[in-house]
Amino acid sequence: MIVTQQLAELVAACHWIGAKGWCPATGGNMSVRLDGQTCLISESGQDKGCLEAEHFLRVDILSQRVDDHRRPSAETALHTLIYRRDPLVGAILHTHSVNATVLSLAQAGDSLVLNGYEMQKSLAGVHSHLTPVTVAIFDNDQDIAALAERVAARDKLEGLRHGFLVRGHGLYCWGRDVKEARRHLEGLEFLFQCALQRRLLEAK
Ligand SMILES: CSCCC(=O)C(=O)COP(=O)(O)O
Ligand SMILES: [Zn+2]
Repeated sequence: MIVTQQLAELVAACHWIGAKGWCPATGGNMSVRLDGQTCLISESGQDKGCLEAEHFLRVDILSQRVDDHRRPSAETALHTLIYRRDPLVGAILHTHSVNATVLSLAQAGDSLVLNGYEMQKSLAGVHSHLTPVTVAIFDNDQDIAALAERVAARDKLEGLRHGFLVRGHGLYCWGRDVKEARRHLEGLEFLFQCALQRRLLEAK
């Protein structure tokens, strides 16, 4: 029953993301954990703003095996990595917003630091606008397995929290359930917009 409810919430989140314009064309992918071994991941190539429950495929978290003639997301390896590294992650949202795409290109180096914003408190475990939030940035790669290896290596060193950016590509974020993943997505998107607007003002 809980799984059915989580899937219904994920479908609703996909429609909300679509309405926000954060998954244009066929961009983005979304998933929800079923148990310790399996998750449901969106079918590759679909318009993610129009997904329904039947567009999610059951994937083995360890082997990435799928019992279906359809293809799960081309970025499945990133979802399964995130589920493997933290058993408390219950849902993952990957989006292609303009702000995440532009900011990840404009920001030099491998991190974006957000500080001084009350909305940092939309992220689990952050209780003050003075607690800096560091969002890791990874260079994009068409080899998703290679990208997943870089993400795993950095996670081992620093511990990734809430989400990360892929340069010129988009945002991955997660939560213990769909509701929390959605809150993290909305909070991070708000913070990205603030960071970008500030840069534009300061450039004048
Ligand atoms: C124009 S979308 C390019 C692929 C991508 O980055 C993405 O998020 C969607 O891929 P999927 O296989 O999950 O549809
Ligand atoms: Zn993508």
